Amino acid sequence: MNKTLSVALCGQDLLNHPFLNKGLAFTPEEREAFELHGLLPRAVLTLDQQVDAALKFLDALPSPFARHVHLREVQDTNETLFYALLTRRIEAMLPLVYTPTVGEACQRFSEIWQRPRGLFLSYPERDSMDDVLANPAYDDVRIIVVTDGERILGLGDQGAGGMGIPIGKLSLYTTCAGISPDQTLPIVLDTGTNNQDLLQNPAYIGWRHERIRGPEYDAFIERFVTAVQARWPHVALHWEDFSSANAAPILERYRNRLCTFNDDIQGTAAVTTAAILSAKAAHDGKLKDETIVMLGAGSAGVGIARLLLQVMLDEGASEEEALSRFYMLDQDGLILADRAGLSEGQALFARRDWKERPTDFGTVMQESRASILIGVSGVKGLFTEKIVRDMAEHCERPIIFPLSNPTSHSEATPEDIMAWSDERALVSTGSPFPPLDLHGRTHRVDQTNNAYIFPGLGLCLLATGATRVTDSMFMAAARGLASLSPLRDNPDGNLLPPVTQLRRVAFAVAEAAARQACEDGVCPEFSDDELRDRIRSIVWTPEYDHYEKV
Ligand SMILES: NC(=O)C1=CN([C@@H]2O[C@H](COP(=O)(O)OP(=O)(O)OC[C@H]3O[C@@H](n4cnc5c(N)ncnc54)[C@H](O)[C@@H]3O)[C@@H](O)[C@H]2O)C=CC1
Ligand SMILES: CC(=O)C(=O)O
Ligand SMILES: [Mg+2]
Repeated sequence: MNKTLSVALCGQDLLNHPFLNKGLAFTPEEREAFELHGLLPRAVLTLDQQVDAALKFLDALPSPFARHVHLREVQDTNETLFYALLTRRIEAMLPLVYTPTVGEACQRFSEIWQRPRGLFLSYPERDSMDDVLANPAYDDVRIIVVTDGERILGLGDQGAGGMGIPIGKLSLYTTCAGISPDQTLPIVLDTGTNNQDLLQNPAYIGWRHERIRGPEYDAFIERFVTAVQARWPHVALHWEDFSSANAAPILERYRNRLCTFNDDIQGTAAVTTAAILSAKAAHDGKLKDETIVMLGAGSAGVGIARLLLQVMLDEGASEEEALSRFYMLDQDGLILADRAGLSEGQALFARRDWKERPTDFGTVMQESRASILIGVSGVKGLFTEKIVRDMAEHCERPIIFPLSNPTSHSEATPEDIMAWSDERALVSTGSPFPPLDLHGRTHRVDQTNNAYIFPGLGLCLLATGATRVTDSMFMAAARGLASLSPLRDNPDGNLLPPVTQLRRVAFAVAEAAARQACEDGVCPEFSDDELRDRIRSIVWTPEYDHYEKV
């Protein structure tokens, strides 16, 4: 037993409360005190026994999707059991609650929605937003993940079904960083959808309307942020899976107003930078000597490029030298400075020196002689055999990261990249892939996913009470993660620690980012010991408390 908790609910109300429910683990004394006799079968199980039974049931289910649906049922009925499962079997559970399966869950969210979890704030009901947030059930909320569902992984517009993503992200905050589930709140801003399949689906759970745009959309976002700030002045607000047209502008508008960050832009940048720093450190190289092709110029592409640019500047390169190392492409080819309609981030990386040459990916790869290739296009198969073979011809250890999610949208499989590069490439993907057989040895495929960053960053924000999230906190998080790279001690090691170590990773990221937050003056000054204590004191573990009647 963990500790004793005073509980006011009893009977069915207690069993229907996912954070308090223990199912068959209520003791005989608790069954007596809380009027549970007759509502539960007679057996009393331990949490361990419940975990074993749930694992057996999950194993027997026919598909990852079926397992996802069952896990969500467990989450909605008994959160302690859900997190015990995730914590003890993280490697098996992560692909079920997160990428890739969460992608299918979002696509089929209208089929699987059963119980309320989180908030659907829809545009037509915008006048009641304050009242909805005022519900006392949300008094303890410290961290919010919000999406409008327009760019869910590489799967495009999923409308209100995008809710699967905030739910999944927040379950990682709890599993990896120990943030108590009752301090988390997933939110969908339902501003309509342009997904015709959803609009024509009679069972669609969201607002059946094309997406609102322009001033109406901006005013809705403003209303949301104002309502959030009024309700929880110290909340950490995490933006997820917005379209590139909205993601960066929203971040710029609010980053100096409250404690907020965009995970696709900043979290992705930090994990990718960590993986690349690990590769460079192992070979005593400097990033400023590399040439980087970024395939995809949206939230993730621009975010990653900006942080890598900062690494080069920190290494002593001039801005001009550093920028000359980047080639950024989108679906229309290489981004050139004279192209109309560039975002601020794209304009920074746009090439001025690419005259009268084709701008397609193949030509850019050949002429740039890139040594680092990062895929954040959301499009399957763009890293072709020719692209990889050409790269491996001029580069001893090409760094090739197909980071698009879910698995089915990866720019290439690790197996193909290794075959085409004579097993010389340093490969890392966004979604999980099976291990490789390299030189007769099994080699784990690194998952360069922002899940290595945001849980620790959230822990840092809660522990320090930081009022803002600075770019240098993400750089510190990246360096903190890189310091755990297995490649430091073993030349055949991986770039990143395995997902089984995500809790250790979250603590390291939290400490590094928290130290930087102190340095940046966005939180009070704390000693290293104080920071460690504050971080550790937050952690919630999935164990049953003993209940006594209020
Ligand atoms: N591994 C990770 O942690 C993360 C992975 N991602 C993945 O990265 C992908 C992109 O995410 P965002 O940047 O947020 O999306 P976005 O929509 O902001 O940007 C996508 C970019 O890809 C470009 N693109 C589309 N088709 C292309 C083609 N055929 N060739 C070259 N470029 C093409 C688009 O023009 C756009 O610039 C998604 O699949 C997402 O799942 C995103 C965030 C984190
Ligand atoms: C991992 C993530 O945030 C994405 O694919 O959008
Ligand atoms: Mg995302």
